[in-house]
Amino acid sequence: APLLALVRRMAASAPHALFSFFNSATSNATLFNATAHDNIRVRDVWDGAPRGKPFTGSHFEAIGLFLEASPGNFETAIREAERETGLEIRCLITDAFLWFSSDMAEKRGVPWVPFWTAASCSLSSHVYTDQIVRAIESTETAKQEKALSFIPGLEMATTADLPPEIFLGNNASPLAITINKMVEHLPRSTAVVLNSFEEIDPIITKDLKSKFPNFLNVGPSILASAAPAAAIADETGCLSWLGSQNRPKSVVYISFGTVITPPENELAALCEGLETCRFPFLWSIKDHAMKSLPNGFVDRTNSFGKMVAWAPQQQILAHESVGVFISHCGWNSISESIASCVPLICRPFFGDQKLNSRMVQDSWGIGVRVEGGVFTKSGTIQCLRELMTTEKGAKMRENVSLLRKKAVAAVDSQGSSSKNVDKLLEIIGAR
Ligand SMILES: O=c1ccn([C@@H]2O[C@H](COP(=O)(O)OP(=O)(O)O[C@H]3O[C@H](CO)[C@@H](O)[C@H](O)[C@H]3O)[C@@H](O)[C@H]2O)c(=O)[nH]1
Repeated sequence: APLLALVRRMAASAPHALFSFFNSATSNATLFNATAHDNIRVRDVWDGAPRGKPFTGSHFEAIGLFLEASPGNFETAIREAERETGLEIRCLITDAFLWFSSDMAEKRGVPWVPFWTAASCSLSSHVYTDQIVRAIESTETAKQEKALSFIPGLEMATTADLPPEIFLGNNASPLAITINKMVEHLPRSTAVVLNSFEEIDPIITKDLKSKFPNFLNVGPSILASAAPAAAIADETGCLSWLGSQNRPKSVVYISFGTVITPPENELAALCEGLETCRFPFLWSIKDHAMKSLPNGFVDRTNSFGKMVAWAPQQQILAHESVGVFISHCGWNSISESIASCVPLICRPFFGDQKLNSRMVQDSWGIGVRVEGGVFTKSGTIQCLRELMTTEKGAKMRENVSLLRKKAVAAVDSQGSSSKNVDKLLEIIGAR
């Protein structure tokens, strides 16, 4: 979605250029129900799953199959697009994880522009992988936590905040291999583009600008959309439920993104915390997780809680009734929380999420991590009360409002992110 948001902005600014959006058919089907531009063509790429029967595996299995099918699936789709239009591809802007597209671009003699869908802090941690590995090797035991004091802007973080995928062991997962290949290929890019804004991490930005000739923050896409937000039907009744709440900033919104479900013991602890505090809550919870909730929880919390399998998150966060977001700290969720001035309670799981939560708490001051890193009844209660009822919570709310102001300024016509989009258009020859 953030990559498509960028393509939409570029397509609107460069109406004479043709943008082809290559993506799996399933993902395209969810993205392209809204307004398209005349100069964006939607192209389906095989996702690697066995054809002819519905795929029932996990997200990680899906990633593995997709990577096995790549780059052949992209090559086929690109050739097809070139044949149909009679035009040659002039630039490849790809998710940074698709490191093999740097070879595809090189073969065609066109620029490769990797797009990092997460924050600059996690990209920086990947760029510094070698130094991190050396720092860990210099500690007495590999398990010892080491401060990342040698990475500009990440001084408050430690190796415990990093995903294990950074370190390539003998049994490296497809995700670990992908990340490491990406790091290896990034220096061959013409520009590195991020769905973030310079002002959120000025020190990291300055450092990465010194490493990449064109390091371009162009987000946050949620505040920079070229198309007006489409009205939504509120099929699940979330917005009307929020509307029926009497007090502003009184509701706890809970979501762990598209991939994660917390383990059963943590779901139970979260439920106990919610039941004890009795703040109204709205929970986007996957169907299979509902089965793991404590007996009777739904009935006991009916009068102040609402649970749905999928929620219109952006509109929910933007609703005046929402006071706090319990999140896994995916970058899109954090951006959306900042865009709506909602402070966060963080329970990160994998990938960039721990480092993001470190920044939320210790750099940006817009939320807290749950005590000990996992949900317990007492830890959940403590965080909820702190954010909803104390001065400290009010300060986090103030901080997130200030950060939002900077984000809004960045996507303003003269802001840093807008200027970076112009620069990107020049680089790819669309201006
Ligand atoms: O009920 C729901 C649940 C989620 N969302 C949306 O789904 C997206 C979730 O994105 P994100 O918060 O980034 O979480 P993940 O889906 O888990 O994202 C993956 O990709 C991100 C980078 O793009 C990383 O930062 C994360 O760690 C990684 O898990 C957001 O736009 C939400 O608004 C909804 O609209 N409704």
